[in-house]
Amino acid sequence: MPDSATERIPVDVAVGVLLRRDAQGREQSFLLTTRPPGKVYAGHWEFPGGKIEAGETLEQALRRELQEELGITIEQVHPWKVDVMDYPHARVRLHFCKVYDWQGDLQMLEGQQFAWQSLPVQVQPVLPGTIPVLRWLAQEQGFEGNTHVE
Ligand SMILES: Nc1nc2c([nH]c(=O)n2[C@@H]2O[C@H](COP(=O)(O)OP(=O)(O)OP(=O)(O)O)[C@@H](O)[C@H]2O)c(=O)[nH]1
Repeated sequence: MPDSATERIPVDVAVGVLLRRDAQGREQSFLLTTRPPGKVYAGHWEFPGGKIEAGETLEQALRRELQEELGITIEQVHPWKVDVMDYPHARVRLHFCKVYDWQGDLQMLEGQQFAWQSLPVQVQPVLPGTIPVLRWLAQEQGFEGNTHVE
Protein backbone atom coordinates (compact mmCIF):
# COMPACT_ATOMS: atom_id res chain seq x y z
CA MET A 1 0.00 0.00 0.00
CA PRO A 2 1.38 3.49 -0.72
CA ASP A 3 2.66 5.39 2.27
CA SER A 4 0.08 8.13 1.84
CA ALA A 5 -2.72 5.57 2.31
CA THR A 6 -1.23 3.80 5.33
CA GLU A 7 -0.52 7.13 7.02
CA ARG A 8 -4.19 8.03 7.02
CA ILE A 9 -5.45 4.98 8.92
CA PRO A 10 -6.83 6.57 12.08
CA VAL A 11 -5.15 6.01 15.40
CA ASP A 12 -7.66 5.49 18.21
CA VAL A 13 -7.23 7.82 21.16
CA ALA A 14 -8.95 7.65 24.56
CA VAL A 15 -9.74 11.10 25.94
CA GLY A 16 -11.13 12.01 29.36
CA VAL A 17 -13.47 14.90 29.99
CA LEU A 18 -13.13 15.19 33.78
CA LEU A 19 -16.06 17.12 35.15
CA ARG A 20 -16.84 18.74 38.48
CA ARG A 21 -20.53 19.06 39.30
CA ASP A 22 -22.42 21.43 41.57
CA ALA A 23 -24.70 20.36 44.42
CA GLN A 24 -27.59 19.99 41.93
CA GLY A 25 -25.52 17.65 39.75
CA ARG A 26 -25.01 20.20 36.97
CA GLU A 27 -21.67 20.04 35.18
CA GLN A 28 -19.72 23.05 36.30
CA SER A 29 -16.12 22.86 35.14
CA PHE A 30 -13.90 20.58 33.14
CA LEU A 31 -10.20 19.87 33.23
CA LEU A 32 -7.87 20.99 30.46
CA THR A 33 -4.16 20.23 30.38
CA THR A 34 -1.36 21.38 28.13
CA ARG A 35 0.42 19.01 25.79
CA PRO A 36 3.80 18.26 27.35
CA PRO A 37 7.05 19.70 26.04
CA GLY A 38 8.51 17.66 23.20
CA LYS A 39 5.17 16.43 21.80
CA VAL A 40 3.42 17.67 18.66
CA TYR A 41 1.37 20.80 19.55
CA ALA A 42 3.34 21.23 22.80
CA GLY A 43 1.72 23.83 25.04
CA HIS A 44 -1.72 23.57 23.40
CA TRP A 45 -4.65 22.94 25.74
CA GLU A 46 -6.47 19.64 25.38
CA PHE A 47 -8.34 17.05 27.37
CA PRO A 48 -6.00 14.49 28.95
CA GLY A 49 -5.66 11.09 27.30
CA GLY A 50 -3.63 9.18 24.76
CA LYS A 51 -3.46 6.42 22.23
CA ILE A 52 -5.23 3.11 22.82
CA GLU A 53 -2.60 0.37 22.79
CA ALA A 54 -2.99 -3.05 21.14
CA GLY A 55 -5.26 -5.31 23.17
CA GLU A 56 -6.65 -2.51 25.36
CA THR A 57 -10.27 -1.50 25.62
CA LEU A 58 -11.16 2.19 25.52
CA GLU A 59 -11.80 2.14 29.25
CA GLN A 60 -8.50 0.39 30.05
CA ALA A 61 -6.58 2.86 27.91
CA LEU A 62 -8.21 5.87 29.53
CA ARG A 63 -7.61 4.46 33.01
CA ARG A 64 -3.92 3.87 32.19
CA GLU A 65 -3.39 7.26 30.54
CA LEU A 66 -4.94 9.23 33.38
CA GLN A 67 -2.92 7.27 35.91
CA GLU A 68 0.28 7.98 33.95
CA GLU A 69 -0.42 11.64 33.25
CA LEU A 70 -2.38 12.77 36.29
CA GLY A 71 -1.72 10.13 38.97
CA ILE A 72 -5.44 9.51 39.50
CA THR A 73 -7.51 6.33 39.44
CA ILE A 74 -10.72 7.00 37.60
CA GLU A 75 -14.02 5.39 38.48
CA GLN A 76 -16.86 5.03 35.97
CA VAL A 77 -16.08 5.90 32.33
CA HIS A 78 -19.00 7.27 30.30
CA PRO A 79 -18.28 7.06 26.54
CA TRP A 80 -19.74 10.27 25.10
CA LYS A 81 -18.68 11.32 21.56
CA VAL A 82 -16.39 10.09 18.80
CA ASP A 83 -14.68 12.44 16.35
CA VAL A 84 -12.09 11.98 13.62
CA MET A 85 -9.46 14.69 13.19
CA ASP A 86 -7.00 15.00 10.32
CA TYR A 87 -3.71 16.53 11.30
CA PRO A 88 -0.68 16.84 9.06
CA HIS A 89 1.11 14.39 11.39
CA ALA A 90 -1.73 11.89 11.88
CA ARG A 91 -5.38 11.01 11.50
CA VAL A 92 -6.89 10.31 14.89
CA ARG A 93 -10.21 8.91 16.06
CA LEU A 94 -10.89 10.55 19.39
CA HIS A 95 -13.11 8.69 21.86
CA PHE A 96 -14.24 11.30 24.37
CA CYS A 97 -15.46 9.93 27.68
CA LYS A 98 -16.98 11.80 30.58
CA VAL A 99 -15.56 11.03 34.02
CA TYR A 100 -17.11 12.38 37.22
CA ASP A 101 -15.30 10.45 39.93
CA TRP A 102 -11.71 9.54 40.63
CA GLN A 103 -9.38 8.70 43.50
CA GLY A 104 -6.24 10.66 44.30
CA ASP A 105 -5.07 14.23 43.91
CA LEU A 106 -4.22 15.59 40.49
CA GLN A 107 -0.48 15.52 39.78
CA MET A 108 1.02 16.76 36.55
CA LEU A 109 3.39 13.85 36.00
CA GLU A 110 4.48 14.85 32.49
CA GLY A 111 5.29 18.49 33.19
CA GLN A 112 1.90 19.69 31.89
CA GLN A 113 -0.11 22.64 33.17
CA PHE A 114 -3.74 22.22 34.16
CA ALA A 115 -6.78 24.46 34.45
CA TRP A 116 -10.36 23.87 35.55
CA GLN A 117 -12.40 25.76 32.98
CA SER A 118 -15.98 26.57 32.15
CA LEU A 119 -17.34 28.18 28.99
CA PRO A 120 -15.98 30.34 27.51
CA VAL A 121 -12.54 28.79 27.95
CA GLN A 122 -9.94 31.39 28.90
CA VAL A 123 -6.71 29.46 28.38
CA GLN A 124 -5.11 29.49 24.97
CA PRO A 125 -4.16 28.21 22.48
CA VAL A 126 -6.54 25.26 22.46
CA LEU A 127 -5.79 22.22 20.30
CA PRO A 128 -7.95 22.06 17.12
CA GLY A 129 -9.36 18.72 18.33
CA THR A 130 -10.60 20.41 21.51
CA ILE A 131 -12.87 22.90 19.74
CA PRO A 132 -15.68 20.46 18.74
CA VAL A 133 -15.79 19.24 22.34
CA LEU A 134 -16.35 22.77 23.60
CA ARG A 135 -19.21 23.10 21.10
CA TRP A 136 -20.84 19.88 22.34
CA LEU A 137 -20.55 21.06 25.92
CA ALA A 138 -22.05 24.41 24.88
CA GLN A 139 -25.00 22.65 23.22
CA GLU A 140 -25.64 20.53 26.30
CA GLN A 141 -25.45 23.55 28.59
CA GLY A 142 -27.42 25.89 26.34
CA PHE A 143 -24.39 28.18 26.24
CA GLU A 144 -24.31 30.68 23.37
CA GLY A 145 -21.39 32.67 22.02
CA ASN A 146 -17.71 31.95 21.57
CA THR A 147 -16.61 28.81 23.35
CA HIS A 148 -13.00 29.97 23.72
CA VAL A 149 -10.73 32.98 23.38
CA GLU A 150 -8.92 32.99 20.01
N1 LIG B 1 -4.91 13.54 24.57
C1 LIG B 1 -5.59 14.20 23.62
N2 LIG B 1 -5.20 14.08 22.33
C2 LIG B 1 -5.89 14.77 21.43
C3 LIG B 1 -6.99 15.61 21.78
N3 LIG B 1 -7.49 16.18 20.66
C4 LIG B 1 -6.72 15.74 19.64
O1 LIG B 1 -6.87 16.04 18.47
N4 LIG B 1 -5.74 14.88 20.10
C5 LIG B 1 -4.72 14.22 19.27
O2 LIG B 1 -4.70 12.82 19.53
C6 LIG B 1 -3.37 12.32 19.54
C7 LIG B 1 -3.10 11.78 20.94
O3 LIG B 1 -1.86 11.35 21.02
P1 LIG B 1 -0.89 11.64 22.27
O4 LIG B 1 0.40 12.05 21.72
O5 LIG B 1 -1.53 12.54 23.28
O6 LIG B 1 -0.92 10.19 22.87
P2 LIG B 1 0.16 9.41 23.70
O7 LIG B 1 0.30 10.06 25.03
O8 LIG B 1 -0.28 7.98 23.65
O9 LIG B 1 1.46 9.69 22.85
P3 LIG B 1 2.84 9.01 22.63
O10 LIG B 1 2.84 7.74 23.39
O11 LIG B 1 2.90 8.85 21.14
O12 LIG B 1 3.81 10.04 23.10
C8 LIG B 1 -2.47 13.48 19.17
O13 LIG B 1 -2.24 13.48 17.76
C9 LIG B 1 -3.31 14.70 19.55
O14 LIG B 1 -2.97 15.83 18.76
C10 LIG B 1 -7.37 15.73 23.13
O15 LIG B 1 -8.31 16.46 23.53
N5 LIG B 1 -6.63 15.01 24.01
